[in-house]
Amino acid sequence: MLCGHQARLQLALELGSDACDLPQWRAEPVQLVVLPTHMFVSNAARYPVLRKDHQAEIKRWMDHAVAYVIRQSDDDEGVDLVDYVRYLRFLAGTLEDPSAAAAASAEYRDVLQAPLQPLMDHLESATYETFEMDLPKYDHYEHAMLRAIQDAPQKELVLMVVGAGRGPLVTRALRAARQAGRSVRVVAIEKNPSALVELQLRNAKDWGHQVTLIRADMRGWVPAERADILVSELLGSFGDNELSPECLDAACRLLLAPHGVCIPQSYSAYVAPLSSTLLHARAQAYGGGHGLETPYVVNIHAAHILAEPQAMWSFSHAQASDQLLGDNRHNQRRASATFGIGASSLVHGLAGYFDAVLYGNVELSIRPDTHTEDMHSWFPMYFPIKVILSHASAIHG
Ligand SMILES: C[S@@+](CC[C@H](N)C(=O)[O-])C[C@H]1O[C@@H](n2cnc3c(N)ncnc32)[C@H](O)[C@@H]1O
Repeated sequence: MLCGHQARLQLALELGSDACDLPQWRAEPVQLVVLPTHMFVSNAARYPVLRKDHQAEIKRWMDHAVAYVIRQSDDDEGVDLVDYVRYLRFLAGTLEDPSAAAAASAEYRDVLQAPLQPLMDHLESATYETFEMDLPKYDHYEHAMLRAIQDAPQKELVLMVVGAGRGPLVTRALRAARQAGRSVRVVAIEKNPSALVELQLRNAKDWGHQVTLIRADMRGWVPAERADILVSELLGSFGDNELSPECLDAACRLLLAPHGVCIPQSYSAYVAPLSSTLLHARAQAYGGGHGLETPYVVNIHAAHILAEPQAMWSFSHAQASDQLLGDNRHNQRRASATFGIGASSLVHGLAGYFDAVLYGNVELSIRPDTHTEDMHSWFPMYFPIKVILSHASAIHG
């Protein structure tokens, strides 16, 4: 604080015998963790080892890019420090391998990214490729589509994928239809010309020309026949910060039959106060002086989430499509929440999350407490605040 959160200032943290769980320090730019030899106890073979709670804390630090210093305590003159180093190496060897999703996301830890703008920009092939690696997400979509197809009373169904990209949801829609043993006509709508070329290739190669491909803006195309099931993946990290709900509203109005089902059916946004000197300093350095006035998509790591996330607002696409208003006023939202946090915590902004009901009880979530296992398409959002709050006992989000 005194140094104005200088990005070049880094910390050495010396642990004491009492130190057990120090999440607030993982929100600080700690580079060195100092372990005095008196923290160690001797095992049966008289080698230095750590208590279970200290082991757990050191393992937590091992998931952060810090170096270790073993400091010889006054009473430990003459001990062989190599034994301590060997023990730390042994501890590092007992760490569990990260899941495939965590390993894939590791390089994005604490990297601030501007949210995608898939309406204004045409996404690149590499971006679609990254989306397509998230198999758990598409598994959930397939499950939701299967349930919706099974529940639909019509003999023949029209299923539209809006914003189809290079077609992962189309593949899953065809699989769900096959699995349900139902006759489903699949229509894919995409505005990006390069993605459409990929869709054409896949239609010829993998889908046996079964799919009707439409190059159009979903907000303006009027179909001859409306969809019984409308499927999209237009959510941002905070739910409504990319294409939903506006693009989807228009698609529901124009493309969905009055009895039709929209997947996702609804989604909600959540926030939690966060402490992170690193993220705040990075945001400040971003965007020519206005870096603290914009949200970022971040794989948040060097941060301390100070309270449970609380719900802010929801959007639902479950109502009959012709009841939707023609303008955007119905999408305005305001919310307020009170968080009780420790008096000594610094608040550097809010972490944002979302969850979504795809269909029935098939849901997706990036909330830390309910996160869909191994899904890595969406990192949380970081909303920096200009003035860091200190000595706060409660804040309003
Ligand atoms: C987040 S990507 C999802 C792509 C694909 N469903 C997937 O899972 O890989 C959203 C897609 O919607 C398309 N899109 C955005 N706005 C659109 C609009 N108004 N009409 C049609 N497509 C749109 C984008 O070009 C992009 O391909």
